Amino acid sequence: MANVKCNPDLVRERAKCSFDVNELIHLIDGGENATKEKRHFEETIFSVKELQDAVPEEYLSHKDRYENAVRKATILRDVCREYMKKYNYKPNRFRVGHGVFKDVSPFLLHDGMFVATIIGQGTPEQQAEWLPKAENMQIIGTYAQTELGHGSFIRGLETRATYDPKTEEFILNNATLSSFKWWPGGLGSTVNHCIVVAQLFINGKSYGIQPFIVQIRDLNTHKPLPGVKVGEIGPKMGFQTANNGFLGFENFRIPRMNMLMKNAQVLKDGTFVKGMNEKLTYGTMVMVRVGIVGDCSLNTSLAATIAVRYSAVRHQSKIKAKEPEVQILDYVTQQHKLFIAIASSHVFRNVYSWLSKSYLNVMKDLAQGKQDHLPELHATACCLKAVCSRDAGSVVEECRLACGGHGYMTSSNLPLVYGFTIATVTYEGEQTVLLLQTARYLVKAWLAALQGKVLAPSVSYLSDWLKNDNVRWQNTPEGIVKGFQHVAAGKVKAAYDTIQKYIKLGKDYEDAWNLASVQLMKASEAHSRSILCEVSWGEVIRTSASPNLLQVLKQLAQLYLVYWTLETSGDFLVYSNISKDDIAILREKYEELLAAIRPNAVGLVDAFDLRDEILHSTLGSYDGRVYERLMEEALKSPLNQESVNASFHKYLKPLMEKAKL
Ligand SMILES: CC/C=C\C/C=C\C/C=C\C/C=C\C/C=C\C/C=C\CCC(=O)SCCNC(=O)CCNC(=O)[C@H](O)C(C)(C)COP(=O)(O)OP(=O)(O)OC[C@H]1O[C@@H](n2cnc3c(N)ncnc32)[C@H](O)[C@@H]1OP(=O)(O)O
Ligand SMILES: Cc1cc2nc3c(=O)[nH]c(=O)nc-3n(C[C@H](O)[C@H](O)[C@H](O)COP(=O)(O)OP(=O)(O)OC[C@H]3O[C@@H](n4cnc5c(N)ncnc54)[C@H](O)[C@@H]3O)c2cc1C
Repeated sequence: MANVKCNPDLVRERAKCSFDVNELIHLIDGGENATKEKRHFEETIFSVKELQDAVPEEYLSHKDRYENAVRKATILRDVCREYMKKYNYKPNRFRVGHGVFKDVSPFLLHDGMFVATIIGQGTPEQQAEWLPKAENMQIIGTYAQTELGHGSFIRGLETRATYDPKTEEFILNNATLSSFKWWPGGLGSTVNHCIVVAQLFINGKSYGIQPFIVQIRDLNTHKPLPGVKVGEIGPKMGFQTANNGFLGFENFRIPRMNMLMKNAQVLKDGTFVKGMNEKLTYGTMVMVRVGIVGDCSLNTSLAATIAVRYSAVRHQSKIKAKEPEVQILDYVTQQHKLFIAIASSHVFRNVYSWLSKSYLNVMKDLAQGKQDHLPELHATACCLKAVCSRDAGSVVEECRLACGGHGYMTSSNLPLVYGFTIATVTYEGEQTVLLLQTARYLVKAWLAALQGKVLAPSVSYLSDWLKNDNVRWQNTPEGIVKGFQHVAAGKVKAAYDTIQKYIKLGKDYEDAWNLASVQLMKASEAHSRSILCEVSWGEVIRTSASPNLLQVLKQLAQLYLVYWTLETSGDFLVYSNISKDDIAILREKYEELLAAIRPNAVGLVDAFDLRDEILHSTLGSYDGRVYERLMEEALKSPLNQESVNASFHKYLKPLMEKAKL
């Protein structure tokens, strides 16, 4: 990238960077070698001609766009397979996926959830049967759980799997319209297999929801098998190339061994054997929620790179009347909009790394029959997924708005990035629903703290606060982290007290819960924010980096702490010992941090190391040729391929002629 002829503003910005951009790239990637490998892989992918689009995707019809995505997905699969064989390297398909598809791959659910569910829910024999076929794409699958009538409340799913001991088969049925599966990615026209989550019935008795692996299309003709009704759900806000679909069964039989039985089992005679914990059936969702936190980091870095580079190139208006128009990045309001995006990406990355370690530890425990830390993992993954996805959505939209009119252009890529980022707020557990799951855990933890019990590490601050809620406020990063814990503890207590108040007024627990649920949701958000602050600050101070880089990383981490303290200063005034004077000091600190980060802004987004092919943006490319690219892309419009469009002769001319009469 270094030899590209760049916009002079970007050249100047890069020259004033105070840290070594390569050092940060290596830190993000996990070492110099990892960067080399990543770059070599990306270079290989983006030099494949067939993966490059001659015409921008947006001009294609819905059908052509899908077909083009499938074409590219198969080529990408082949290239990756060869690459992995040759270099023994496991690539990050999500990163290059943004480059290849702009949106998402029709194989997203195959990679993200189908294979993962076979691994997580299948017995060793079932894995041996399906895993090799799924991994080498002999079969293509998705995760079909959500129905027209139920997505959040999965105990309410209606798809039935009724066991027939005579034939040792399950009979799948979707008797009502609301029971039809609706949403699974790739289901529309791509996959031939599904993990179907259905209510198990044996001898008329319900045994809750279980996962089944089901072939739905013929492997040669791709026609739906008899008894299967399947199709695509149509255009959406984003995810256009994900090929989301619907599915229903009519007396469709599958062998007994197609129920994934790592947890619960159905024996030949129809005996149901309970698993260690019925919630382990929800395991794939926990894994993906963890992954989404990492995805939020990537999505935020895409938007930040585009908006910061554009803001360095774009000049508009003046700060001082007699001086030239300034780079819009010099407006402190612009820095306020953008630097939190850079900081958030780092926070999400650090927290993802922490959360995925907890996830792997809990998986190891479960393999040994220990499930003590499962509730804590579930509660933490739920609230972090909810808060990070919503923050990422807001940050991406703020970046788009920060690019003014040009941010509204599809060619900026910001609308697309927003489309797939905001989807993470809903899929894999709608945000409020997940926050309320965490609230259940917090309320229990609060009760345990009141009883003087030892709490799990992520909530031990509740006991600390009970012992001493009167700690003096300190305007240091550690003091702010403590402040976030105080806010969270105060909100958990208030929500808990509200439930108790309603119960005393004669409400039963469920109604009292519903009445207190806004407070419960906010308590859960505050808990999540305190984890984000504590973990990210902890990770940064433990980072080994050169003094110059460490200084910048600390500035970003502090910016995140101060930004969110100021954004939620009302809560701090209510639940911590912060004073108005402390808030004034933090405001000043915030302005200092924006000024300190300003000279490094371009270097910081360069360090996300996102190639132009991944950014896909007229506004965000490395060379900053913004206006040239906007014009080049506009000229690709089919309307610009003819000097006069047929509609002139057909409609406009007759209209004008009629007007003359
Ligand atoms: C190491 C690296 C890790 C990962 C990285 C790898 C890969 C991922 C990478 C990137 C991700 C990016 C892309 C992902 C790819 C694809 C995604 C694309 C599309 C999305 C697909 C989908 O949306 S699939 C459908 C998702 N659906 C949902 O999420 C449904 C949400 N609803 C629920 O989960 C449940 O209904 C519920 C949890 C809200 C409620 O369940 P239920 O009614 O049964 O429970 P209760 O509320 O009654 O609670 C009872 C107790 O059970 C506990 N509980 C609940 N769930 C769990 C769980 N999962 N684990 C443990 N415990 C659980 C709950 O806490 C209650 O406990 P109590 O003690 O309070 O009783
Ligand atoms: C782009 C995309 C891709 C998807 N891919 C897949 C897929 O591959 N496979 C799959 O199975 N599913 C998929 N889904 C479905 C997704 O998982 C669900 O849409 C999601 O879990 C939310 O469920 P819902 O649509 O039923 O929302 P609802 O639950 O109907 O939510 C509507 C409103 O009700 C509120 N609400 C619901 N329950 C409660 C409660 N208990 N307390 C308080 N408020 C509540 C919510 O907060 C929300 O405000 C996808 C969805 C999207 C958008």
